[in-house]
Amino acid sequence: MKSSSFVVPDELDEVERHPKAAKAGEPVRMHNPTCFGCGPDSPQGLHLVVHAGEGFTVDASMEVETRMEGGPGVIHGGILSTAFDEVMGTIPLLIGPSGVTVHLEVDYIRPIPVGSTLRFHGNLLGRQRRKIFTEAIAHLGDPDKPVASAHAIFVTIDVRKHFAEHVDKSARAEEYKRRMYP
Ligand SMILES: CCCCCCCC/C=C\CCCCCCCC(=O)SCCNC(=O)CCNC(=O)[C@H](O)C(C)(C)COP(=O)(O)OP(=O)(O)OC[C@H]1O[C@@H](n2cnc3c(N)ncnc32)[C@H](O)[C@@H]1OP(=O)(O)O
Repeated sequence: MKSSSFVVPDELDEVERHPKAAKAGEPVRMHNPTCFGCGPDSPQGLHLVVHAGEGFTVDASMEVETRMEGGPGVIHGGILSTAFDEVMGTIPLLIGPSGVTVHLEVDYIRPIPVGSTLRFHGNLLGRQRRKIFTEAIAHLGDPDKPVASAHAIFVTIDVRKHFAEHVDKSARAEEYKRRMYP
């Protein structure tokens, strides 16, 4: 899809699907039950379930609820970008390492009405060192007529180091401190 500024480098590393990654049709493992994007225990969250597809792809769908309204009768652009972040954020898990978003861009193509079912399809564009380049589209039933598209870069992290300073503020601080920093 057309993007205003996103460039994938020519020199990319080889990638392989991780042997323990979700298989096609399976949900990608949840990373945090209180995550705003996918956590079932996030009270206001999007509760997205992302499924692995063939190759390095993922799929998800989301009911566009009244609480997500931005302009009258249509989804808020920030909610859509959150959903894209979550969907594309699962792609690094297909090749192994956890990654955090360093860059996210969204092209809004058509207004997306409240009450619709939005479908997402995400795809790996490549990996270069710690950077993982991804893209996704959102559509209302016909993947050939996307209503939005997105591109993102995730950078792989050492999960324990990355969250060490912040884990105290988690809704599940005690559990994470026990599991991650025994
Ligand atoms: C037991 C359970 C535990 C659970 C834990 C789960 C973990 C998650 C797992 C699964 C997720 C599933 C779905 C989630 C979806 C949502 C994800 C989000 O919303 S994440 C929140 C927002 N993002 C941040 O808060 C990052 C903030 N940024 C940083 O912390 C740093 O920038 C960091 C650590 C990512 C990188 O910093 P450096 O110091 O380690 O490394 P440097 O050298 O700066 O960057 C590495 C490479 O990346 C490039 N880079 C960095 N920023 C870039 C940018 N904005 N654009 C392009 N390239 C960039 C650099 O040029 C460098 O590239 P070269 O290898 O040298 O080529």
